[in-house]
This record gives sequence, structure tokens and C-alpha cells, in this order.
Amino acid sequence: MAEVTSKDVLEKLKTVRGPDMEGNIVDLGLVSDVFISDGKAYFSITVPAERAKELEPLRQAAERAVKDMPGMKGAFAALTADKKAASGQAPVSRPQAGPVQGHGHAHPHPPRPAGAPAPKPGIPGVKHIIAVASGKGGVGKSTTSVNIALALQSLGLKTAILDADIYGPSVPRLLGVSGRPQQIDGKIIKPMENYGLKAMSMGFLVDEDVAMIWRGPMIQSALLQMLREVAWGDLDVLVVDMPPGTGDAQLTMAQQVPLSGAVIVSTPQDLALIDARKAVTMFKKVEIPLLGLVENMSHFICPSCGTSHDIFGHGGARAEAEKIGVPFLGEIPLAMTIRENSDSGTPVMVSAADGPHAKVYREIATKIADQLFADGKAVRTAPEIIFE
Ligand SMILES: Nc1ncnc2c1ncn2[C@@H]1O[C@H](COP(=O)(O)OP(=O)(O)OP(=O)(O)O)[C@@H](O)[C@H]1O
Repeated sequence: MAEVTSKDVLEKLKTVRGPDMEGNIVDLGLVSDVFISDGKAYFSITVPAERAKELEPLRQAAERAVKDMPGMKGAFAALTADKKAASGQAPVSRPQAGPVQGHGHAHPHPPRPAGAPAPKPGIPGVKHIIAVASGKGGVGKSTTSVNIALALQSLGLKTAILDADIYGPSVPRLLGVSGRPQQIDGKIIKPMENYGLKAMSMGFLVDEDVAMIWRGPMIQSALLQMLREVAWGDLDVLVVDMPPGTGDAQLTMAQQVPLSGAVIVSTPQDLALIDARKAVTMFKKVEIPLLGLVENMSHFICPSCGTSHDIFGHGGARAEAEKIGVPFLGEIPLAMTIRENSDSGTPVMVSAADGPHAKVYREIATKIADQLFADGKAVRTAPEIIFE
């Protein structure tokens, strides 16, 4: 069978109607260059930022149309907002990418000002709790959390991961763990474990459709239970994979848990960055130090020729981090090995621990650890609490 070319893909994408069912996405000028590698196509579609959520079905339709082409092994479409918007609404400008002159944020924990709220009760034995968050879903936050947790562990830190995404827990799948955790003395829960990493997730406790109908207060108590009533043991870092967005769960974490800091994951596109900014603002508002920004699916490295392609507008997160004065932690490429390994329960930090992707995660983890353990000592150790 003849190889599918980017021209063929564009031709196929002409069958996908534009927003508001007018014309097609190609003739409307919404589709980026199409990059094909190893039988898989990568492209982005420009939409007005404020309509991103509503136009998600369009993205999926485009991806499906290309994936179904004979000879095509896969497709990856991303929504972006950096060109002229389709519906006449004002386009959103992309922050200018530029070189960053070092990170220069060794200590993200300013002393607590006088009159500030009292420290929140911590988890006995846990030195640092860090949140990994994103403003929107699907940016690879869970994949990043799991690999960062494994990378922190590889640096010799005792690490565990808590999946706080009640509605769409992914840590069990990403770590290849299933089953129900045991209870110790009918009271405290024994965390699950794989690859030496202790893990706890709502996915181990209730079925997804049960969690779906939970409201704010239930989410809050479930989260706090998973934090406090789990036998975490002595930990240097507990990584919390937050649900996407800036809703109840994030607020609960921010208000009730002594987070040492937050890591924000974003894709390079403006859409994700706009949402990332909201997450940054939220953590700033509740005075949680920002450990930094990670750009995920940053650039695409062609598996056959090894060259790097910036199909999704690489560099946006770095420029944004610089603009808002938050450390930039690193760029994780869009790589099929990351996707395939994560989705099959063997994160790239495990399946290719010496590979280039693992190296990037380790560098990010090092920057996080340097901030948490500045001067070799814990910066914001959680106070001991006693259960009655
Ligand atoms: N750097 C990457 N390269 C290739 N694929 C990636 C990368 N990061 C994540 N992915 C893939 O993207 C998909 C979404 O990732 P993930 O579930 O981690 O996102 P998320 O932001 O946690 O999503 P949500 O919270 O909305 O469920 C997964 O299939 C994952 O394997």
C-alpha cells in the first residue's frame, strides 16, 4: 500500500466541517502543517480560545477521520489558538518565545508573613506534599506526575503518589496497578505499590460511575481521607496528581493540605497556556509556592530521523514562565514511547530508565528536589499531628 502523505491527510480533513458546520477545516485555513512519522499523523487545528471546550468534538472528529484512513497507524490532533480565529472572534496572541537566562528561583518559600493563616495540619512522616496541576484536561498531567514521582524516587527520595482526580483517576492504569487496598486494623488503608512507588487513588476504592455523582463536600472528605488515613510511612515527597481545572478538589488541597508547592503542566499551545495561567493564579491566591512550569508534548522528535519538529508551537510555556516569574522546569517531547508505555502501565521512567525521556524527567525532578530541599534541609516540614 502506498504511504499516506500529508497531502492525503489534508484531503481527508476536508471532510471535517468547520466550527458552526460551515465549510471544512482545511479550506477555512484552520489546519496546521501535517507532520507524518512512522505512519502516524500530527497536526493542530486553530479555534477561538473561548470555544475550545465546545469544539473538542471537532478535534476528535478530525483525529478519527485521519486515524481511519487506510495505511494510517494513528493520529494526534491538538487545538490551538495562535492564528486568526475562525469565527471572527479576536485571536489570542501567543507569548513570544525567547531564551531564558537561567532559572534563578532556588527558594520558592517566602517566610510566612505576620498575620498569615496558621499552618495546616500535615501528614505525619511526610516531609513535602507537592501538587501537579494543569488548567485543562488532556495535557498529560497524570503521565507527567507519575514519571516525576518515579524520577524523584530515582534520585533517592522516598516518594509516593496520590491520585486526587476523583472523576477520572488514571494513576492505577499508568502504574499498572489494580485491585482493592487492604485495611490495617480496620482503620488505616495500606497504599498499593508498584515499581517501589506507593500509590493511592480513588480508582482503587470506588467505581468511576459512583464517584461521578459526588459533589463538593464528598470529594473533600474522600481526598482528605486518602491523604490522612493511608499508611504512607516516612516519605520525602508525596506527589499529588490533581484533577484538571481549578475547582473543588484543588481548593480543598490548597486550603487544607500543607502543600510545599505546585508544578503546573501545560502544552505549548495558547489554549492550554491560558488555562495554565488560571491554575497559576489560583495557587498564588492561596499562597502555594509555584515550583515551576513543565511544557509537555513540547516538540515532536521524529522516531526515524531524530529531528525535532515544533508542530504545536514549542516554547510557549517557557516564555510564559519567564513572563510570570515562575521557574521553568523543562520540556517533555511528544513521544509515542511516552504514550505507549504510560498507557500500558510501564511509565517511561521504568521501561526506558536510561533513555532520553527519562533524563528529561530526572532533570525536572532534580529542579523540584533542589527547591524542596534547599540547603540540604526540608523547607516546610509538615508538623506532627496525633489522631485521636
Ligand atoms: N509527552 C507525551 N508524549 C506523548 N503522549 C503523551 C505525552 N504525555 C501524555 N501523553 C498521552 O496523552 C494522553 C493524556 O495524558 P494524561 O492522561 O496524562 O493527561 P491528563 O492531563 O492527566 O488528562 P486528564 O486529567 O484530563 O485525564 C495519554 O494517552 C498519554 O499517554
